[in-house]
Amino acid sequence: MDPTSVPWSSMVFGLLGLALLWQVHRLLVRLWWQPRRLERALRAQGVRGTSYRFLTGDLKDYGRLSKEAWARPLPLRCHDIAPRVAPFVHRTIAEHGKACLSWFGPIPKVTIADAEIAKDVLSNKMGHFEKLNFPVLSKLLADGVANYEGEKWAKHRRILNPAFHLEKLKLMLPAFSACCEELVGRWAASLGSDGSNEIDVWPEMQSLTGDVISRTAFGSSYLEGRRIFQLQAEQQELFMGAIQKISIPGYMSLPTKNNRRMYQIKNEVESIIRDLVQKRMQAMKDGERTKDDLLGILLESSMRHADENGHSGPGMTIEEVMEECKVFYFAGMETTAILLTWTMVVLSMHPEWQHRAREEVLSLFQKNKLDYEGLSKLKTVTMILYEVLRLYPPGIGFVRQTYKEMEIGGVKYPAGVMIELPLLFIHHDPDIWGSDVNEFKPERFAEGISRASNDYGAFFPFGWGPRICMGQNFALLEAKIALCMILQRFEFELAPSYTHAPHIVLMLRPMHGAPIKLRAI
Ligand code: HEM
Repeated sequence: MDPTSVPWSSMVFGLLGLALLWQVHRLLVRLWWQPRRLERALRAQGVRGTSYRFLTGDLKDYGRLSKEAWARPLPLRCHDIAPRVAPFVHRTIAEHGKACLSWFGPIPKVTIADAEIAKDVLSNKMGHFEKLNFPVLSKLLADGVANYEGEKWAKHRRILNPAFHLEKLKLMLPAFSACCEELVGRWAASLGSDGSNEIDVWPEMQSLTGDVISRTAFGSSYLEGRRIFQLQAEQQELFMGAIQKISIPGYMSLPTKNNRRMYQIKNEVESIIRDLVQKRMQAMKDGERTKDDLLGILLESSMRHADENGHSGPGMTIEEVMEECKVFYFAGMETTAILLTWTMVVLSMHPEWQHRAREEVLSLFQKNKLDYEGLSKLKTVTMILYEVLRLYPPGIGFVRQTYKEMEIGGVKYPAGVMIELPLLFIHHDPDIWGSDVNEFKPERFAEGISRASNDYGAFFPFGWGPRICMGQNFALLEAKIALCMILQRFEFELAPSYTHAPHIVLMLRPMHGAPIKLRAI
């Protein structure tokens, strides 16, 4: 044996050994030393909560409690939904108080169920509380303004703003109305000889909001828009299924049937949108007037931005416009469908409010006719929508993370802490809303949002601060039009098969759908 080869091989093994030790060291830091260090720092400041358990943290308890709670439906007319929807957070707050620590695997999560502090976190303009980034979600479903941070986010938000301006939304009224007309027309045609029918309104509302986005985003290219809606809806369902298995390392890159379908959908959606955007850009270059739809307004605003900022601030690229179009579907479809579904469920549970809402609609509009002036006078309907958004907010909370030390509510949060703002619990807090917190009482909003509780601004279903929902006017207009048309034509009550089981798949869905019995009036 050549004696010089011995030191070489020892060196290689030595280096490999060192690399291995380095990896083990890094893992231990991430999974053991860092969680312990952060836990000590938080506990030293009086934050109470669960203790860190290696690797999984509280994930097992979270899964077990959710499974138990989701197995039991709630009694009809019970609006005390937080313990069923989010049993782990409910237990942690009950045991450790309104600012409490738990563990998302090795990551410390502080839940802050205090409206003032929550709004301080959401108001932070410097981006010190970042949104969580889910790379797979942004790759497959939508990236764009809802996911970006910093300058890039600010630019997109400026360009998108004009598209959601109330004056522009007014111009989209015929598009909103056409979709709602189609829905109530379909329902009317389905009624039996006794003038009634049972319909699961949950998929119906998903289809309605998908239709509305397709028509308002792409105007006359509405059919392509509808195809995008179907694909995005399928993508969302596949994604929700896959997310349950995300703890399996590399699961999203495995060539499973579901994963292959998701990438196929992503490519098809992008190719349809690219085509639509390119055609519209060409038409604009040829001097055609911009359509009054979201895509047209967005492209016009992007060009204006480029003109005003020259080389220092070009408008959006085609890829970026495409992402924003996907955001319209992702952010605007399910949220508003959930609002409309819970509104129909709750109005079925409380026929006295259904009656009051219908009286108001009939007094403001001629039979089956709507106009913008009348919509802006709807007081009872608005109060009802707010109360539904309070009790059943489509997004039940916000999550942010610190990337550097931040002091908030007297606590210094080190970098690397998740901050959860549990909107659902703030909306159901008797200290804020009173002992009747779990009752459906739209009259609490009779003098506006700020007078509805003893804490000005404890109601924020659309978020707060710089990242507040861009589409809130859009969503409320859509919900009002749909509700008015339904109330004008039908009376409704819960079907005997209805089970009251609100639960979470990213958002607050009805677990077993929402079968409702309609009767023509
Ligand atoms: C009832 C219906 C809706 C609810 C409850 C809702 C709720 C929210 C909330 C809570 C946020 C902030 C999320 C955070 O800060 O982490 C948000 C953001 C957003 N929403 Fe909505 N939304 C609704 C409808 C819509 C519609 C119809 C659209 C558009 C068509 C839309 C577009 C957006 C966008 C683009 C953002 C991101 C804004 C940013 O990050 O700057 N939303 N929404």
